[in-house]
Amino acid sequence: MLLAYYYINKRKFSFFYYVIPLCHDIFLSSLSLSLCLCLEWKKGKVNPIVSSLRERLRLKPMALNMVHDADGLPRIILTDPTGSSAEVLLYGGQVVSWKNERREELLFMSSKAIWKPPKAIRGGIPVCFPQFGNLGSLERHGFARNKLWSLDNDPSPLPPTNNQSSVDLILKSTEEDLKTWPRSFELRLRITLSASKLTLISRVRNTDNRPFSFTFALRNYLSVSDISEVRVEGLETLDYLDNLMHRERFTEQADAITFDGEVDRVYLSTPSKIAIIDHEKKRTFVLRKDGMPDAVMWNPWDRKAKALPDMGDEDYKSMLCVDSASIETPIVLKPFEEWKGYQELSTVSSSYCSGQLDPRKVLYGFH
Ligand SMILES: O=P(O)(O)OC[C@H]1O[C@H](O)[C@H](O)[C@@H](O)[C@@H]1O
Repeated sequence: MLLAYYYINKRKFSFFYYVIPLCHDIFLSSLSLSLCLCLEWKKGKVNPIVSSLRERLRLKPMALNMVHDADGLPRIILTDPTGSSAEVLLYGGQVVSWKNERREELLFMSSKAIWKPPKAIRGGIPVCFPQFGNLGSLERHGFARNKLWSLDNDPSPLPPTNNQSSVDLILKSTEEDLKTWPRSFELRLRITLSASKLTLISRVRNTDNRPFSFTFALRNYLSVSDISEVRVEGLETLDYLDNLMHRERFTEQADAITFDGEVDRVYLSTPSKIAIIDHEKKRTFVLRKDGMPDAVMWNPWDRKAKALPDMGDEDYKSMLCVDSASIETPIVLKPFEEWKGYQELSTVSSSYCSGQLDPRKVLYGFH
């Protein structure tokens, strides 16, 4: 068309003779194209074209890496470009492994863990919902850790994720749950792995027509080199309920918490950051949390470990549970309300064995 105008008008190749007619032609062509599309749409023919275009343009979600254990439990493997990884079971919605970029396991897993439903798996990060411990009529720590969760295809209002280092899970109340806990709910968990960090966003939505309340905990079984070499910072001067003393309330007197026997405490209204310093490994876990004001500390020590059928006699030496929890004040949800709890676990290397780590640096962010 450009050439035709040029030849027809030869030397009069000017704005009036060339550009205006060209624009006019483009305008007419677009108008007729839109008209055609409109007519086709009326006949119901455009939708497939548009949808196939949309299909082509849409970013395809990356397939989740899901495998099946020898016991048949579906397991999702999360990977991060740094080389760190995490493994999550649909059973219990439970993280069962978290390895750093050097492939070192950071979570404890009992040498005698029972990998068969309906037993809870002793290790990783079990979800305690809708009841923590024996604070109610349900089985200890509630039923969420003994149920088969599903992949959550609609995590809104959280934006969808499109990578292999994140997964969204959901547990909805079943007829069976309603018999023991007659409240309709949706429990969601987003697990995200990034360089030396594991983030868990928990959400509970009330899908019932009346309010309900619940207690909640993410039980973090941390792997430590030797429990007697571990020190926890960030809980000093706080009040705690001692489960070994009929939930009596005490105030923490120690500068930092160290371990030489069984411990089972609920620290109340804790700061959002807690440091778990492993002297021997020269590694510090940093637990950051929001929406879960309490923190549970649990180690069964030798006598109770021996009594637990799913725990090796010596296992207590290499573990410490420090949980993000909401226990003292149960969470109350009105119909359609949603509660959200955030937890981030990360590790930093420390040189405490040489007496040089200032835990306050870890706690107050100078790292
Ligand atoms: O054996 P589990 O059901 O996993 O519970 C392990 C422990 O968790 C809590 O901290 C309870 O206070 C303890 O009484 C219980 O022994």
